[in-house]
Amino acid sequence: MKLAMVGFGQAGGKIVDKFLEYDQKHGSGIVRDAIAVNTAKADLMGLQHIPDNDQKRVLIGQSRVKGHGVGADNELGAEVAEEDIDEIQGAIDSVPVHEVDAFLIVAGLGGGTGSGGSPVLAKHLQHIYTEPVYGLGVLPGSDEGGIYTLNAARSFQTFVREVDNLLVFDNDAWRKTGESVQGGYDEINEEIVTRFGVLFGAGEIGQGGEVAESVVDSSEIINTLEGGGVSTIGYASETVETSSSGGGFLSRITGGNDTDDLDTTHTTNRITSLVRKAALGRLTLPCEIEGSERALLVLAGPPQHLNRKGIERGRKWIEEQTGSMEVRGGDYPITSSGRVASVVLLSGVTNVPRIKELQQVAIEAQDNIDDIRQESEDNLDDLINDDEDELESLF
Ligand SMILES: Nc1nc2c(ncn2[C@@H]2O[C@H](COP(=O)(O)OP(=O)(O)OP(=O)(O)O)[C@@H](O)[C@H]2O)c(=O)[nH]1
Repeated sequence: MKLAMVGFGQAGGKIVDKFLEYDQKHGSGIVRDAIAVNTAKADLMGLQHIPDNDQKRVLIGQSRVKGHGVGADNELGAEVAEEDIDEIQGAIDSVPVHEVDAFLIVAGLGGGTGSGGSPVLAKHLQHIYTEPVYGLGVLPGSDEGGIYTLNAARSFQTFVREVDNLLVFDNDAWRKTGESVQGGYDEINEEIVTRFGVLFGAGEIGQGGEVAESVVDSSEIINTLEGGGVSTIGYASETVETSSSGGGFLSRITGGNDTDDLDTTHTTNRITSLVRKAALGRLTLPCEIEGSERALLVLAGPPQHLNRKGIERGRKWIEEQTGSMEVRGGDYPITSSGRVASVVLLSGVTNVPRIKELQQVAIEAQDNIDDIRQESEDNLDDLINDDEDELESLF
């Protein structure tokens, strides 16, 4: 599946940069074009793979914030995006939109620029283009503080409304203790691009790729995401023997040539176990999978390690677990890979305790901010005015 990616804000830019790196490394061809938009000049300068020119790195809000970012004020982020939407559109004009299957806007929802700007851009793109517009929204860690949570809760609500589907990644679920923030983000970003890379890469097979038993087409990804709402992704992988000479691992250790059946059983069992691990393990947004509206299962890896039976069983198992009758499945053969990976996209999830918790903390933060603002206005009033109001201000 070919995407036009827009990284909005620092996190968005870094993740899109990482997608380009992934694409170059794996030759997956999913990033047809990439643009970074930011209010902070330094963040744009720190990117490595997005071409360094005004068409691909767009600095907005210069008259308002002079290239220094919006300082986690997402209302300002939204205003600036609206004011400078023509500059962003100028960059989008350089994208060969007729060659892309969809737009993907990537942003951290806890800050100001990406959090406020992404929903504005999504609305704009929906208005102009017929291609689907997806969001990849990153939720902040719960230790980042009230203002980030409040930003994320407000942006999440708006972003979901403006995109065709919001794919969510929760930093909180992926936080590792004892790591520097930067080192932690590098690893997390790696996790993000691996999951989304396998998913979107699946729909890109065909140009010089392997002939799959039941290949996943980009239309299957689009149909799974169609209908809107929120999505999450599960992933699990296992190293496999890559030798393609005759039988597989089992036939070698048993020394026989007539163990094809055993091999098939082994391959099938591995696939079903990987599907369970992916769906029941850590999701990009942890949630209850029961009640998911639609799902897509992708099995990636060397073709001799993929089989229709395993995928069919995995697909049926997801149907049982989610209660959905709209579960698609297919394979993504990658001859050179030393791993078999299972990606489960769950679309239209609604039982997400993390979002309810985020909203609760956000409401508390909002009330607290209002109280403190009111209190400090009263206190300042007390400080600058004399008790009897005998003094008069100058003008
Ligand atoms: N996964 C991931 N999350 C990040 C990364 N950098 C920041 N974040 C998250 O994204 C949120 C928003 O941060 P930024 O992207 O820096 O904010 P911004 O959109 O540039 O907005 P301002 O800096 O306020 O102008 C943070 O609260 C973090 O939760 C990153 O490299 N990877």
